[in-house]
Amino acid sequence: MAENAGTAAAKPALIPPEEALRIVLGAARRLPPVAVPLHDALGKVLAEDIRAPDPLPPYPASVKDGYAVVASDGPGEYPVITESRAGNDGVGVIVTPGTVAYVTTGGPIPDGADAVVQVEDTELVKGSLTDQKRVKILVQTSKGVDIRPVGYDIERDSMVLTAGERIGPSEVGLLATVGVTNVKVYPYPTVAVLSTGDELVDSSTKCLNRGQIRDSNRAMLLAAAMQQQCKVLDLGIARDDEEEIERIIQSALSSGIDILLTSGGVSMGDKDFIKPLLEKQGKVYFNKVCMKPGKPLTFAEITANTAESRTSNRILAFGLPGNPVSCIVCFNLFVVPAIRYLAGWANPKLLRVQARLKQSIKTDPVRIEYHRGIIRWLVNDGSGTPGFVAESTGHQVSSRLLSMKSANALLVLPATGSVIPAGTSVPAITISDLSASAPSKSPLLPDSVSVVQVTPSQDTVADGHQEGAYRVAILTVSDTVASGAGPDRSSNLQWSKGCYGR
Ligand SMILES: Nc1nc2c(c(=O)[nH]1)N[C@H]1C(S)=C(S)[C@@H](COP(=O)(O)OP(=O)(O)OC[C@H]3O[C@@H](n4cnc5c(N)ncnc54)[C@H](O)[C@@H]3O)O[C@H]1N2
Ligand code: MOO
Repeated sequence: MAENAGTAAAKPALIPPEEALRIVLGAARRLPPVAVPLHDALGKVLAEDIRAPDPLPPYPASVKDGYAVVASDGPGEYPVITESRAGNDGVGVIVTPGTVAYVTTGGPIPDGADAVVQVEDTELVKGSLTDQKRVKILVQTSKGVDIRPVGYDIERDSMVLTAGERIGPSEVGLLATVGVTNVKVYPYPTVAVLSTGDELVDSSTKCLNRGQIRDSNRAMLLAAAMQQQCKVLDLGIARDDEEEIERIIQSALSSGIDILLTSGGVSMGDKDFIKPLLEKQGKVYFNKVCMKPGKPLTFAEITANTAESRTSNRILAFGLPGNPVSCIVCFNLFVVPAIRYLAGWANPKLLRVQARLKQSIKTDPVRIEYHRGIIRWLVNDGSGTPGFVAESTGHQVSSRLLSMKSANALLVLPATGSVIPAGTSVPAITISDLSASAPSKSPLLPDSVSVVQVTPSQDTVADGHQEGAYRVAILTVSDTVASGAGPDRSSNLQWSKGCYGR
């Protein structure tokens, strides 16, 4: 069939994939920052600098359970004049030479004391339990030992986090420590997903009629976008009908989305309407990429007015190929970096490593191939040194979604048309958590090589995640917090399953 007029004719054909990624990232703009409660900040990029309003510890604190002493007193027997565990304990009591105070780890050091002797280096004097306790200090200590002075961990007004840093669990802890309960972050984009094709039926369809297949791309893309922390909008399946597709796309564009993903209808068929429709709505940057799979990938930028706020929204639109593998490979290589860029990531590109091929692979003579593989870190990658070894996922036709199963990397194979011998080191673009890769069914290399595999307990955890939610109970054990004398800086967060969405 003739290609739709006004698309390929006006654009350079088959641009290199690196050029395509450069164009996508060049068109992307950071989303405006929003303030979110701390429990929604995980995984997002900070859009403001955070300083500590007070020092930590805010008072000189004991490093050990033991006795606060005057160091120059030295070993000997002393009366225990107070006990300082938390909060206001020991306030107003002064440890004068010849006296000591009992302290617990993190407890405030009473005035006058200048060192702590750990309980292991002391002996409680028998019979002293009922009236005033007495203790034998068995070692000589010196000034400052086992005391964290004010601001030892965090100085007042120091910068604890800077704009652009990504918030993980430790950063959440730091924010809680400095009392930030609402934080400015870049939100993740809202992604709309539309499947197109007369042959498609919903995945719930039990019996397929002739010419029908179940729609896999929509479920896959929605899951992939959610995995990237995006909010998603399911646009369903559109028939191969120009007006129907246009109507659905129009209404999606005005609903405040940031990214539009369509699958199918971008190649050379007489009912491949996506390219001309995107052309009509906005600016098409490219409509063919010299890559395998994913050749007909189309990328456009659309400015749309949102129905509610009547403000205009810049939308990145990706016409993904219908073949399921081409679809998800393009999502990984182009949509994931775009999502990350919009969400404020400083480096939105996927991690690249080098990996040695386990088997020889024949390359395509024209297009760079993104060969689906499983990479594993071995103590000997075949060259006598540690490194990644890459195993192919098998037959690579772009309709065979099984070639994506368990794949954690896309092996970048040059377009030479020749055979790359086993053992050759090639670039591998990582597309999932490497620690989650399944153990190899066959040994990758001879017996002398040990394979890093997940333990059974890690397997259980991975399975549990797929099943759904874990319920995690968090209990803070602290007299200070319980008595209301200090804030709970660690565990008053309520995390919910998934943490999807903004
Ligand atoms: N004459 C040419 N034909 C094709 C070319 C070409 O250059 N010249 N390119 C081929 C390449 S490469 C690809 S990739 C595909 C892409 O085609 P489309 O994006 O137009 O996709 P469709 O034709 O609609 O479907 C292709 C294939 O994928 C199946 N499909 C589509 N949507 C889904 C879905 N949601 N879930 C599951 N499977 C889906 C569909 O049934 C087809 O089998 O074009 C080649 N052709
Ligand atoms: O470019 Mo297509 O994605 O090879 O099947």
